[in-house]
Amino acid sequence: MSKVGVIMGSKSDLPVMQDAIDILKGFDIEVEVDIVSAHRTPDKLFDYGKNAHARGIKVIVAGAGGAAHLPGMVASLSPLPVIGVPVKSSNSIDGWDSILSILQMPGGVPVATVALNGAKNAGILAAQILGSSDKCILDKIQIYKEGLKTKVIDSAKDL
Ligand SMILES: Nc1c(C(=O)O)ncn1[C@@H]1O[C@H](COP(=O)(O)O)[C@@H](O)[C@H]1O
Repeated sequence: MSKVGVIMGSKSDLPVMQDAIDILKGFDIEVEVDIVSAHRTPDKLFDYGKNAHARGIKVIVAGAGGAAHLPGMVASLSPLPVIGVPVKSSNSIDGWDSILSILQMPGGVPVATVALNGAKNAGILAAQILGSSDKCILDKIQIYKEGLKTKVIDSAKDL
């Protein structure tokens, strides 16, 4: 079964990253969650980046705040697509430090960066990547999108 790896630089990122975990589980996608820090656990980062694909992980969602090197470093080590979530951590410069660290990757090492604290969209994007080769997941995404549409149409009924 296809898995998504959700990693974050610190447990303090979990309240934000939980949105990615929840939406993926809502699509019945297996999620492997871990704390990996380029700064604090560099050996673990190297091991994770080099071996995640061999464990059946197909997409990595990586969230970090501040000087957020985790998503870019894991993208440098792994052949898998990496989706970066800039996290607005408590001592951040309004989140811009994290956004720019993740967004401004050099050519050849992409990180698909979502909005600040945009873990839910990161989870949906990871599901869509899996869905491009898995009809069962694709069907669930179509149902999810139909639900979004219905909500907007219904919300306009009692204006
Ligand atoms: N940006 C990174 C990395 C990294 O990129 O390797 N490791 C931890 N951190 C970030 O530091 C912030 C504060 O962490 P603590 O709350 O543990 O002090 C978190 O948002 C984390 O993602």
